[in-house]
Amino acid sequence: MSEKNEILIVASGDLRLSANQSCWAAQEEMENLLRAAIEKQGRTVRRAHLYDNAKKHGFIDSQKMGMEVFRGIDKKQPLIVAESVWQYSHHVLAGLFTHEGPILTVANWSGQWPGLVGMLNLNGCLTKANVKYSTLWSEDFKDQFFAKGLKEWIETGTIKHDLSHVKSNALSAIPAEDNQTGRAFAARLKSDKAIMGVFDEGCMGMYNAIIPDELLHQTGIFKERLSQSSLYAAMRNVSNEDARAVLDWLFSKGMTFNWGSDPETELTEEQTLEQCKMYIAAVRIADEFGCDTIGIQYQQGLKDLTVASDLVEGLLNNQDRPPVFSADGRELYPGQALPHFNEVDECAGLDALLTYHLWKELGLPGENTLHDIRWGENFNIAGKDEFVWVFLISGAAPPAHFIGGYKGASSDRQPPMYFRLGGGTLKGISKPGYIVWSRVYVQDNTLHCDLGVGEVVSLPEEETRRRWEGTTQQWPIMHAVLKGVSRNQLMAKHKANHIHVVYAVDEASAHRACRIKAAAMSELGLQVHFCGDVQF
Ligand SMILES: C[C@H](O)[C@@H](O)[C@@H](O)C(=O)CO
Repeated sequence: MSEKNEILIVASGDLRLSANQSCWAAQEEMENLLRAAIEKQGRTVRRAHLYDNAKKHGFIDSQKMGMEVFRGIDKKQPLIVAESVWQYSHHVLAGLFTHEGPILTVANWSGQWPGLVGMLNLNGCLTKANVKYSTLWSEDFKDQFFAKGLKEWIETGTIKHDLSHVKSNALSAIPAEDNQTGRAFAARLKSDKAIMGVFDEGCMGMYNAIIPDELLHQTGIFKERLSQSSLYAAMRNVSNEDARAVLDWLFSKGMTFNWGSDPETELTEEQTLEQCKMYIAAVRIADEFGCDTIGIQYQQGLKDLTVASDLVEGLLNNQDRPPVFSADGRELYPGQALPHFNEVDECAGLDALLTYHLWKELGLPGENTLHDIRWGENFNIAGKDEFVWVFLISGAAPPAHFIGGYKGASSDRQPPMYFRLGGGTLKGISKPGYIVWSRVYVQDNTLHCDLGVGEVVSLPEEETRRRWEGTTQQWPIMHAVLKGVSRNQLMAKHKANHIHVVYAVDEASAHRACRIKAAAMSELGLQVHFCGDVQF
């Protein structure tokens, strides 16, 4: 029987034992702070599942375990999902789906592990699943913002955040010419139709990243369901010479590969060459099926067979990339990027495809990518305190985004706790400039898109290093300032772990392109929400 005063805590984790073990200490520390904060407000706390001595961690590490845990829970009790690590949302989604008491998702404001990323993914999943929840985050669980939010949740079962930065009905205010440009482009896309190649749908429990076919079809995009087994088979048909030619091309562009000799912990030349084979195989399959965009899941399945897909993904997203030829000698997608959506995040795939072609039509650089919303802190820029986000993705961004392009790009071994078989990243520091940011998501069984304007800033070398050391230094980084959107506003509104970014050429072109992109998204049938300062 549950006590009247009691709040339950559950913690969803990774599927990979190594990740759960490495991250457990941070989770324990966070839960202790959270527990103290709750007790301070006169409530008691009980973990709904215990530390497992054999596994050496206390996370829910599968859907099966999650269902088991929730079978033992009083459905009406208030429940907190506490996250300080990257987690697979489907571990707890089933239980939360039928939970009747108030639900709160909480993450610690730390970059050490992707806990904020994990919580944002869960929020996106709960939103898509139409499960009511509230959400909070804190650096030390003693701050005013957190204490106030927690009190509100305990007393009322819900939290109202400040969303005054969101303008959901502003499309009618944009200039007629921008509206016309965006709509004409999207009408063509919709009528011509496009193919989204999905190499094994559903990555790491990211239910939010799957667009139901019925919704996607209305945009003119149709899925081609591809298998990572075919990708692996096709890799075996790529010759060593062809793989070597890709690597030579990258060397000729000045890219660095941080190779060592121990494949268990270091990147090796063999791993990179295998990635070059994957790059060629992916382009050949995309061509065979006529794909306009592709996504490779990698996690589940491919991770047990071969090296990471990240180098491949970053190259595909870059217009200037190593040429790939078909068996009969045709160059495939010559002079073009083949937009790739990391972790088969189909919401990002839709965005990537639309943005790449729209930007080209507008005469702007089309390379775009998603990043994780990993963390962030204030930094003084030209005498002004700005909140600078750490946008970081687990392996690849297009070299066109980096300071120095390919010369500024390097490949580091993926961390062994996530990527046992290694493979390198495509890493660099994103160049300063204006960007349009966005996120497509599913809410109320409808496609939505949040979008706004941002600026990538240049930080001193030691600050970049500090931010990398405080997160994952093998991964590409972007120092982003979002215009007119505070840290808490983004966290409260965002419905995904990922955020999409594309450069404009200056501030005015970023605002114009943002308006046109909104009109295009609207023409495809998405509900558009301008966030922050977008000039009309
Ligand atoms: C390696 C990790 O699992 C990452 O894939 C994770 O942090 C993400 O990037 C989630 O978007």
